[in-house]
Amino acid sequence: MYSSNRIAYWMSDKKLQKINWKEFEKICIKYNFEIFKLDLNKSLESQGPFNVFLHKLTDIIALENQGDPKSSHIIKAVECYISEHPSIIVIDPIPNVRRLLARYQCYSIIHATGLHKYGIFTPNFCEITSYDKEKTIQQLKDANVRYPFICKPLLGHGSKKAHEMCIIFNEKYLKDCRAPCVAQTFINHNAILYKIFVIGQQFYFVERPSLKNFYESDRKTICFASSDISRANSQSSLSVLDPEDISVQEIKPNPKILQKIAETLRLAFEMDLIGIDVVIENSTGKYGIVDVNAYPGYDGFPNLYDALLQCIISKVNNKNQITDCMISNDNPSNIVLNHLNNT
Ligand SMILES: Nc1ncnc2c1ncn2[C@@H]1O[C@H](COP(=O)(O)OP(=O)(O)OP(=O)(O)O)[C@@H](O)[C@H]1O
Ligand SMILES: O=P(O)(O)O[C@H]1[C@H](O)[C@@H](O)[C@H](OP(=O)(O)O)[C@@H](OP(=O)(O)O)[C@H]1O
Ligand SMILES: [Mg+2]
Repeated sequence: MYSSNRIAYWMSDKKLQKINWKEFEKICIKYNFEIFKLDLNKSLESQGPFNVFLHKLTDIIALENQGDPKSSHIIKAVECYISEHPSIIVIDPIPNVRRLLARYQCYSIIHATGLHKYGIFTPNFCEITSYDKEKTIQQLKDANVRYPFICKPLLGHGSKKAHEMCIIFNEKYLKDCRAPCVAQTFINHNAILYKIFVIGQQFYFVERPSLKNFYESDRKTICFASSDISRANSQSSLSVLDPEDISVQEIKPNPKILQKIAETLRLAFEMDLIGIDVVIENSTGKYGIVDVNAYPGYDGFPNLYDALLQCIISKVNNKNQITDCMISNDNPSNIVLNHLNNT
């Protein structure tokens, strides 16, 4: 049991409280898994061995990204330990989490999936790199980003700042773009958003409030914190539809399309714990992916911890099968051994 069923985890205390982690510990014990919180300030070697590492290190990765030496030291130590123990199952691999954190890269990955064949898209986007107005106009034009558009910070997790956004309605207020940032065409969707929560091969979706419809106009920039918009109990005035939009018929999501999105993005990001935010465009009925999050809140996911442990068990089993296979006849060194034995 010691080496094959030992889970190390690391999450912030805030996250652990939010998701009632004690419940998961109980389930692990029931299924004969030993589980412990890794101390990132101590030698990792002295806390091993373990065969699964489950984490939400996004805040520390974000700080590392901003040049914080302590965070950089922690992440390097974790990466070094993982590379010295390649049999550890990491949920999710740190390079893949890094890729997802960078919004521009994240949207580029979605764009490259070929999901457009199924009426699924990610709104046009580009990186705004400076406060030079002419340059910005050109960058928007090249990527076909239309007004209104949302400006999102480059880094998608890890601080309050990562969630401060604005909606820009015209060229006059381009100066409000907080460069560097990602600009993304605003998709009218009648203030309803669907959050798809993925745990390995399982997924679940919930409906949430979202931003109301907006149109190109001469109005001033609107700034908002994304955390005020799409939580289960959010009641932002930005989510209240204008009278002329109230009669727009609500389009119910097709679970098969949401499943296609969940399966495709899980493979594209090579991550098991993701949340995907989807809106249905009023004018086309197409599904727009506007955000992907690492290890989301899973608020409303039924039997969350059974699903999480099932995901871990299936990864452990897969790994064991691969290992068995490697020490079977297919392994070249064993072929040599067999050959020697037979002569
Ligand atoms: N392209 C878009 N068109 C229309 N509305 C959008 C678009 N992108 C984002 N939104 C709205 O803005 C909100 C915040 O955007 P986004 O999800 O990218 O921010 P975030 O900080 O990553 O949020 P989260 O806390 O969910 O990770 C969404 O919940 C949605 O209501
Ligand atoms: O579960 P949903 O509704 O998708 O919300 C997630 C947000 O999208 C993330 O941005 C939050 O992460 P950060 O606080 O690490 O940015 C993330 O925070 P958490 O780690 O505190 O759960 C979630 O709140
Ligand atoms: Mg996000």
